[in-house]
Amino acid sequence: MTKLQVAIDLLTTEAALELAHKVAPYVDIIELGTPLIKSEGLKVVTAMKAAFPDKLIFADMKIADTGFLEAEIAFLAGADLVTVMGAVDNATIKGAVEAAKKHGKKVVVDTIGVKNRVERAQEVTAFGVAFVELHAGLDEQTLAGYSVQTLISEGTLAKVPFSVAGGVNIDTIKDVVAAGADVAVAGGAIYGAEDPAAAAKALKDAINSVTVA
Ligand SMILES: O=C(CO)[C@H](O)[C@H](O)COP(=O)(O)O
Repeated sequence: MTKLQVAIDLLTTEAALELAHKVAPYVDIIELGTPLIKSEGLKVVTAMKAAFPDKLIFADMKIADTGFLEAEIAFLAGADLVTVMGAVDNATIKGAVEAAKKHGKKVVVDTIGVKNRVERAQEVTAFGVAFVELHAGLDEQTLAGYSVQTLISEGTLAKVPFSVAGGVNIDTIKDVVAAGADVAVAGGAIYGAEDPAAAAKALKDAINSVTVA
C-alpha cells in the first residue's frame, strides 16, 4: 500500500513537533524538510525520532557531496531515510548507500533538477537506493504550466520504486496511488491546512479508497 509522508517545511523544532503530534495517526513517514534541518540542525531529527520511535523519520538532507559522511551524521542523529540529489555524481549516491548499509538505514534519491527523471531513476535504483523521489521543488511548482501529473506519469514509465512530491493534494493523491507510487509526499497540503489533522486523515482515506477497493 502507498505510504503517506508528511513533509514538514516549518522552521522550528517546536512547530514541527506540534504538527507531527496532530498528524502522526494518519502518516507513515515524517519528513523533516531541508529548511527545517538548516534552521535547527540535526537535533530536530533526534527530537522527532525520540517523540515518534515507531514512525519512519525522513531527513531531507538533499546531499550533494560527501555522501557517506553526510548520510552517516543524519543516521546517527536518528534518521531512517535520507535524501541525496540525483543530479550529482554517482559516487555521492553510492557513498550514502554505503552509510545506509552500515547503519541498517535507507537512501532516497531526489530528482529536483534532473533533466531525464525516468532514465536517472532507473540508473540510481541499481545502486541500492530505497526509492526515487520524483520531485518538483517549491520554486518549480510556482512556474507557469507546472503540473504534478508529469511526475505521476514518469513514475508509471520508470517501473522502479518511487515517491511523488511536488504539490500533491487531495485532488491528485489518488492518481499518485493509481500510478503505483510507494510513497505519496504531502507538505503544504497538510501543514498549510487550517486543520492539518483533518487534511492528513483525508489524504490517508483517499489512499485507502484506491488501494483497498
Ligand atoms: O522537499 C520539498 C521542497 O524541496 C517539499 O518538502 C516537497 O516538495 C513536499 O512539499 P509540497 O507537498 O508542499 O510540495
